[in-house]
Amino acid sequence: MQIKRVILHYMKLQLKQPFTASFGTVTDKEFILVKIMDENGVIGWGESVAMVLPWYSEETVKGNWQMLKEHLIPMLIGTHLEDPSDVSTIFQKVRRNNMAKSALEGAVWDLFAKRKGVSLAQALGGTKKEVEVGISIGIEASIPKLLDVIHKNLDLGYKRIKVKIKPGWDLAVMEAIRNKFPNIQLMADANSAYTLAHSDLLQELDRFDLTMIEQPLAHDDIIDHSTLQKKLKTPICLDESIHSVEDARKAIELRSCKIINIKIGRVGGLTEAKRIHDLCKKQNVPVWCGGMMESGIGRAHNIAMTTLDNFIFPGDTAGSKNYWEEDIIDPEVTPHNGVITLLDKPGIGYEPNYEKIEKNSLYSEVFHA
Ligand SMILES: O=C(O)CCC(=O)c1ccccc1C(=O)O
Ligand SMILES: [Mg+2]
Repeated sequence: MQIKRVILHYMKLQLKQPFTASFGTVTDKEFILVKIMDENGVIGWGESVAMVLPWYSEETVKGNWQMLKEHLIPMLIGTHLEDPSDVSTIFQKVRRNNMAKSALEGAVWDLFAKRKGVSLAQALGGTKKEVEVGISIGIEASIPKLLDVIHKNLDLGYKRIKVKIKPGWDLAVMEAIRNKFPNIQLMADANSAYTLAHSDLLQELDRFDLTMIEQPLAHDDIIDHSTLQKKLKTPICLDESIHSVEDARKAIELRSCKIINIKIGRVGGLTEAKRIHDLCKKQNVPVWCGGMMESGIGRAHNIAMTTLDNFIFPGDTAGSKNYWEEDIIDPEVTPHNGVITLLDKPGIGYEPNYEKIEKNSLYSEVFHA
């Protein structure tokens, strides 16, 4: 197979409500959609999860655009591919830029599955026919407001509640949640807002029976997390620190975490995501699929990946309606009672809606072989 044509769309979708984490507030979602075509006219879709500001990782939407245009697209276009995993080999000599690589690689996986006439989940070796999902809830204006948002989402059937924490929005918040909802599956995500100096405070979180605490310490750390994990009963889950299967191997060896959040974009694509999944399975480390507030395209990739059997905890892949008035795929992603049923169709399964893509695209660029 050969990629003959690549189209990039610079997209902007308004979030239904602003989302706040320890790193800041996001009100609109800008992202790159990637559409590719092979020599037979088969089409594949991918999405970059880089953010406008480099708050979560060093990558940005415009940085990804430049990286795709100047480097990655020229390396891929016209190159003979046997298998989607060839893409990560081709991109190996480019350091990092994982979200940019993943946007293109994900489109190749979709296209490859469509050529074979199988779903992306099947192409990846996933076995589940449905996946459980939870929801990630941002920092709210007040505790009563947060409790209200949690209540609404439990009513919608989400299987697990994740709340964002930061210094000053932590113990009292978790206490209030546990008082009101003693039995829910609950976790906290700090997005690197703490240091080892907060060890005593973080130890107090053990009282709330959290499924895990996600990335409490620095975004590039696996040493201090190892020190902290020894002091905590609550399992640590690493998000920001894991960019590759090698990072995962080292974190497991150092016992820096007991759980890993796999994000396709952060690790450079589905091939590397699957490698991390497989390593963790061998080491008895459960994983789950995080989210980057993806549009329907990225959401569909997450759903397919979550069908691999070591995705043990519900993912952050909430329904389209949690984020957008209108998603850009048909049908929209709609969990029922916190469960998403896989579509039995080739590739990502969900159909990109061209009209809605055009409407929300600020500009586009076409690349030919
Ligand atoms: O709903 C989602 O897609 C997940 C939201 C979320 O938690 C998040 C959103 C943007 C950047 C990082 C994170 C995170 O998981 O840390
Ligand atoms: Mg996180």
